[in-house]
Amino acid sequence: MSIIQVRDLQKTFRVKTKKAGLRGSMKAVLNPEYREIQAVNNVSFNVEKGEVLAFIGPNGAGKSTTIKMLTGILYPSSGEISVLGLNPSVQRKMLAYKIGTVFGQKSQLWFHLPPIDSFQLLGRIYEISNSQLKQRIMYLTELFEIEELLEIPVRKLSLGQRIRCEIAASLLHNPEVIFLDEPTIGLDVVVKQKIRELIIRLNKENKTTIFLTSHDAGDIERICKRVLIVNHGEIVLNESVKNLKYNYMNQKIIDIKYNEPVEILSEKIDVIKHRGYAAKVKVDSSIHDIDTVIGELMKVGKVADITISEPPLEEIISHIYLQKSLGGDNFEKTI
Ligand SMILES: Nc1ncnc2c1ncn2[C@@H]1O[C@H](COP(=O)(O)OP(=O)(O)OP(=O)(O)O)[C@@H](O)[C@H]1O
Repeated sequence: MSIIQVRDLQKTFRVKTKKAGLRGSMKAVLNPEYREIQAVNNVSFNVEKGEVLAFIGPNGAGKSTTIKMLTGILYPSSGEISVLGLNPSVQRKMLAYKIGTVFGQKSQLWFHLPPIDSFQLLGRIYEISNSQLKQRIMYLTELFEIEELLEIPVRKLSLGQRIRCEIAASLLHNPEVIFLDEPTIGLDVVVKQKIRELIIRLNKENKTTIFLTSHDAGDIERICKRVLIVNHGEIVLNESVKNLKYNYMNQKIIDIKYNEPVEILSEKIDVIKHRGYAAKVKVDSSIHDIDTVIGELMKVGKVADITISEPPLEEIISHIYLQKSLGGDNFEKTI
């Protein structure tokens, strides 16, 4: 059974409009005008227990608004949400005992206190018994390798150290679902990788359901099994990461090196770059068979080296964003 169920979810914000200048300010006070922003529009999806889901989309697509409604921070304008059998807008407190949240840009740790003090305080808030809290801190300290950080005030920790402590803090009450909003933002590649490994381990060992938003395609590729893409408040794609990579992408890139300078003239070969000995070729596998193109390339000269690759996930995702924002109907086919 689905752990998260969302049906026809909508959120409309009503914002005051104000023209520039003093007259505009006066008018906004005396005779205010409003406009509506449809931040989330008819969104429906399910998340299964133990799933690792990426919820992605361009800036302003409605991701944060959706997460805020799922966690009970915002009320929906209409629609239904069930998270672990609870309605977040009316059972927010009960839900807080069962879910964890990490907002990469906001801290839930007390800035001037060391993490261990925040853990103790959070333990009280979540009504965890002393012995359970001790066990939990020991387990998470080992998992996140934060033993040496526990006594240092949070303000003195590096971003990567703080994020490890943040995620550990959000897991103290052993939540069934964790919402991670941009957990790797601003981190260097090594720390990013570490955080990704921890999230994967957490999901494997505890079967924790992971709901992740990120602008980093590496997070999605390495951590998530399924991806929901939202744009202009609507779900535009609900697909496994595997299918996203293989079904929605007809293009392959061939890098080829020859033993001598060559000329490539075949109509079947779409050359992106060619200089003397080396060429980069694009193959649309819905038009030309990859074997045929390789055969043509081999006829051109004696091959020293050849590699076939796919465009990175980042490129596929940006294509989907672009196609959808341009109103393309069959956008999947154009990738
Ligand atoms: N409190 C608010 N009042 C008015 N409009 C809002 C409010 N919060 C969000 N919006 C608007 O709703 C839309 C969706 O915003 P949201 O923050 O959910 O996007 P997002 O996908 O999380 O973007 P980002 O990736 O930039 O964080 C945007 O047009 C935003 O300006």
